[in-house]
Amino acid sequence: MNSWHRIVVKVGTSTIVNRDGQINYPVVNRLAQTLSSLQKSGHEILLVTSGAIGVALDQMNLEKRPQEIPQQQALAAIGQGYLMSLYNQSFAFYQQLIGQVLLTYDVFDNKAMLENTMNAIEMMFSQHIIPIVNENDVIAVDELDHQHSFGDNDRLAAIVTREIGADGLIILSDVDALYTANPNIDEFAQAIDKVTKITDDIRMSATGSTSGLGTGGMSTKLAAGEFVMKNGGKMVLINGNNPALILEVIAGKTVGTLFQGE
Ligand SMILES: Nc1ncnc2c1ncn2[C@@H]1O[C@H](COP(=O)(O)OP(=O)(O)O)[C@@H](O)[C@H]1O
Ligand SMILES: N[C@@H](CCC(=O)OP(=O)(O)O)C(=O)O
Repeated sequence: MNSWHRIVVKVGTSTIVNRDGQINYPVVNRLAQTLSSLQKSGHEILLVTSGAIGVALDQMNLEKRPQEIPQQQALAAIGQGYLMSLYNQSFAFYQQLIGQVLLTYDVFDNKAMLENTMNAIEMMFSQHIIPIVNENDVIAVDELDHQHSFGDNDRLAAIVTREIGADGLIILSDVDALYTANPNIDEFAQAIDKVTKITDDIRMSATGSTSGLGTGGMSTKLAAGEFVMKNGGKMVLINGNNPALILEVIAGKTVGTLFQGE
């Protein structure tokens, strides 16, 4: 089934913030335009966004992410508000309402919290509002210490995709596709159109982030793809620099890398 009615879109720090560390305002605006037009044409859209810390680094004129967890948490607190103000401004231009949902992983292990969260998200869908999800970094240390490969927004987006019964997940990053090797390091790396199974070869091709701002690199995206496929869904990885590519994905065109079981 190639329907894309209920869609989770995940955008990485590497898309929200340029390589030189500055907030990429045009891309946030183009993303808001694309998602608003999809919502208006009857799709149900949920956006998982990274970038709270990346945005705060720019606000605070810091060149790189500090190592200390409390400093990262403070940055997340500063940046999350600003990130939402960017989205509010951009979506408002397209007359699209949004709602902020901050999650921690324990929500998925707690029946009552999960039910409350899902009720709120379903209510937003029924009111044509786009929920915007990020991990609640201020209280979720597991993500920020990078010790747990599952504690990242790629994985969070994959879990949300399953929990809300979405048709698929679209991941926006700073690469055009999954490559046979990190394309920023290996000039001979080839883009891969379709993955039906995460093999050892594919796993070995994926390394961490070299952008300096993103956290998980390709490894966490593969883990997300594997999770989505195991749950019978599909995931597409595309370049976030051109959010209009989302429309091509939904139209069934071959763009980026499709992760879908056979
Ligand atoms: N096989 C691969 N194909 C594509 N990108 C790869 C691969 N292996 C590692 N990468 C790295 O993953 C990065 C994207 O991950 P990341 O920086 O965490 O982005 P995001 O902020 O979008 O989550 C790319 O910029 C690239 O450096
Ligand atoms: N929650 C963090 C993002 C963590 C994360 O997974 O980042 P990325 O690898 O850019 O998707 C933030 O908002 O800064």
